[in-house]
Amino acid sequence: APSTLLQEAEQFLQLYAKEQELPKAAYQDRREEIVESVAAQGTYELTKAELAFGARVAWRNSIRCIGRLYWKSLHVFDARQVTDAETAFRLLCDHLRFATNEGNIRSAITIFPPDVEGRTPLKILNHQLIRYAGYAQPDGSVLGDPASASFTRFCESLGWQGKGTAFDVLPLVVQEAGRPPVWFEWPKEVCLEVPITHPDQPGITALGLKWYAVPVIADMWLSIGGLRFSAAPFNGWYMGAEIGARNLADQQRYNALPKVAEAMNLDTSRNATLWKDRALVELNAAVLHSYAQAGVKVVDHHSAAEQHAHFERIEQSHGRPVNGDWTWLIPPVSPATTATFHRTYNAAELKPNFFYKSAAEK
Ligand code: HEM
Ligand SMILES: N=C(Nc1cccc(CNC[C@@H]2CCCN2)c1)c1cccs1
Repeated sequence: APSTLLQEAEQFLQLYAKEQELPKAAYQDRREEIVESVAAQGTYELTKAELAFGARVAWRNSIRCIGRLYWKSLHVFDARQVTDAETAFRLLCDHLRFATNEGNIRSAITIFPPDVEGRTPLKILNHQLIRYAGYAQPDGSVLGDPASASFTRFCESLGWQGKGTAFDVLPLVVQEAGRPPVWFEWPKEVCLEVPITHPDQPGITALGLKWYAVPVIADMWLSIGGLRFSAAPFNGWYMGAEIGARNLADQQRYNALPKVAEAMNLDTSRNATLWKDRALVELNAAVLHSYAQAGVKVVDHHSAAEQHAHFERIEQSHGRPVNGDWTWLIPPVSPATTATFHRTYNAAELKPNFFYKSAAEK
């Protein structure tokens, strides 16, 4: 049965008190405070320490995430007093500057006010803060990222106009409760990008591919202690395979493999030449090479899996269950050559955590 706000609040306080070793008296006092607030106002406010702990544990509980080893080092920006679009834009520019850190990427989250009686004070409508536009063409093809085609049309309906290249960065779109959505163009200096080059295949460099440095997920909601933070964008750094094996490789994304194969003079007449596999590996090598050249932090899928194995050992040593979603923890390149492939995981969903929004909640 769904638990009440008070039940979730008490459960979270017990987790917080245990892991942060809160003295019994402090726990009792805080519990009393929460009970009175929920009784009087139907909600309560997390302390800054509870908010930060909750966001970090939400990451630790994200069973599809291979990067969880660093869950304690998440930087938490408390924007719970911010309800206007302009201030939100300014703070999100600050978040991007802090996270980018000239390539030495730092994991961070900015947490805007929680929902009140089912209403979100400030909404972010982007999937990711930085993402490329997709322009549907008359012949049915898409110039840019096909995954962004509908959001691009939405931005254009608000009056935004892109340059029309395959790598136009979309604007931030935010919406104050009860008001129309507004868009903001990101200043260039908060949008670090990486040109994709290959160390010894000039044909791949000649394709003129690129990708952005910092992935910031903006369309999931954060659950802490029964509270719902619908706007809580978070960033880490990329695992190279996300870019090289999905974003640039998927047929329904940039579909670069045939072009990479041609650049490598591969025999693409038959599957059995494994031309797609050879092109895939070289594209992923190019991504890792390019990010290293640009001094932008990225992790290869082998190292990421080893880091997750280290995370698993630490969790076990603390007597915590190691939950995971195997289908997402294995990388899309050479999965069976990485550590996560050769073990099983319990796909339990604990709270605090991050969740998808339904279509209605977007
Ligand atoms: C620090 C470096 C990080 C790396 C390398 C990393 C890596 C990944 C990768 C590769 C995925 C699968 C994404 C996909 O296949 O589309 C993922 C999923 C996820 N990560 Fe991480 N991550 C990192 C940090 C973070 C942080 C800071 C958070 C939140 C505070 C986070 C929360 C999540 C969540 C919620 C998912 C599942 C998303 C979904 O279900 O669509 N990760 N991560
Ligand atoms: N490296 C990252 N990758 C990542 C993490 C969570 C979610 C996503 C986007 N996943 C959605 C896509 C689209 C379908 C399958 N994957 C990427 C991070 C993004 C934000 C923090 S870490």
